[in-house]
Amino acid sequence: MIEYKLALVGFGGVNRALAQLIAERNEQWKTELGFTLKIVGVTDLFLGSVVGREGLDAGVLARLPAAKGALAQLPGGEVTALNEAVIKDSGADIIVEATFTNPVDGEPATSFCRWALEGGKHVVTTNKGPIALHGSELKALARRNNVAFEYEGSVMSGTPVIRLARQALAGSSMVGFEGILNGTSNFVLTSMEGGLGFAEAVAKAQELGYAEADPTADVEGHDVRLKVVILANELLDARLTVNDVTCSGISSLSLGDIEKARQDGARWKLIGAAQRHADGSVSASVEPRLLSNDHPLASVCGATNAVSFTTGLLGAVTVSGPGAGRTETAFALLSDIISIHQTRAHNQE
Ligand SMILES: NC(=O)c1ccc[n+]([C@@H]2O[C@H](COP(=O)([O-])OP(=O)(O)OC[C@H]3O[C@@H](n4cnc5c(N)ncnc54)[C@H](O)[C@@H]3O)[C@@H](O)[C@H]2O)c1
Ligand SMILES: N[C@@H](CCO)C(=O)O
Repeated sequence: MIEYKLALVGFGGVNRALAQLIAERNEQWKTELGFTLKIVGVTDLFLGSVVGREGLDAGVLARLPAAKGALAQLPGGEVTALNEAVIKDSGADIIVEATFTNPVDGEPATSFCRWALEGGKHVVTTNKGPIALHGSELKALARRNNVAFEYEGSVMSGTPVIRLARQALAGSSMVGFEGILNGTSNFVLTSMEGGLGFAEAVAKAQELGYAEADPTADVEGHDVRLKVVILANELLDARLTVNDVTCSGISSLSLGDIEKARQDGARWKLIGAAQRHADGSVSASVEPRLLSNDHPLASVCGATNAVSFTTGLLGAVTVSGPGAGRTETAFALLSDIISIHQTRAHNQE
């Protein structure tokens, strides 16, 4: 039986949910997926770090109190986050990177990915910074070291979008996309339609694990801008940087604006979009748009996201599903590990 050894870098909502899934489902995965997962290291800025080469108890990790230095309670644990040692020396095959998204320079997560890839370890990540800001460098580094760099959860959480579009829509002559790509802001807009104030709705999204560490990134559109860059570069063969994407968020929308839209048979949605033009150039934007109720994206509510791809051969192809959430995003990490496993099996045929 194949067993992959994981080191978890960042142990917040998403990686803790992954530990919980491993605790509950490892036996089932043995028959269903043909592999099991063993956690050999965890490191987190707030919780400290621990290495257990023989395997750490995933259930114990999932139940760990959210207290400063809590990983030091475990045998071999430390109060400090020994990130470099855990990434390089815990004996992991796969580094599971889920630290804060830094929308400015992608650090320190980009360095964590570099250390792992240079050391011949696969990387799976839900962090948008390294891909949007340093994607081509990291992909090249992965290729040179013959390892995988997978990031399905960076766009629309556990809903399959990147791999689905890259594989199943290859050859469809994709020329653009538009979508609701941020769970927090869509949750806030839906909550405001129900009469909740902006600040209360943001606080609820934080409580539910949807929001970024700094929710300004969600409501001002910066998170969607990173996702637009990731999708455009991946699927439209664009070479966009964040500065190429015009960006405005939803913070200026009042309860009055939302009520007025309702009376007019419309809804405000934060839309991320990109379009390839006849001369080959790609333009992209993030902005609140007033959609009439019969628009396909108008009925997408709460933390649900949706993206509609414009293709030459099929017309519009729309994918909808969870856009945020701890377990939903942990599932994306599992899907990346399954992809690594399938590539390994394919290479051995
Ligand atoms: N929660 C979601 O719905 C969701 C969905 C898709 C993508 N993401 C992305 O996944 C990542 C993790 O999300 P989350 O909800 O678990 O966030 P979180 O804030 O709950 O957890 C992040 C953890 O990373 C740790 N951390 C931060 N900087 C670190 C560093 N330098 N070294 C070690 N640890 C560090 C923090 O202490 C924290 O415990 C983020 O990049 C987020 O943008 C989250
Ligand atoms: N904060 C992000 C997480 C998913 O990337 C959102 O709300 O969509």
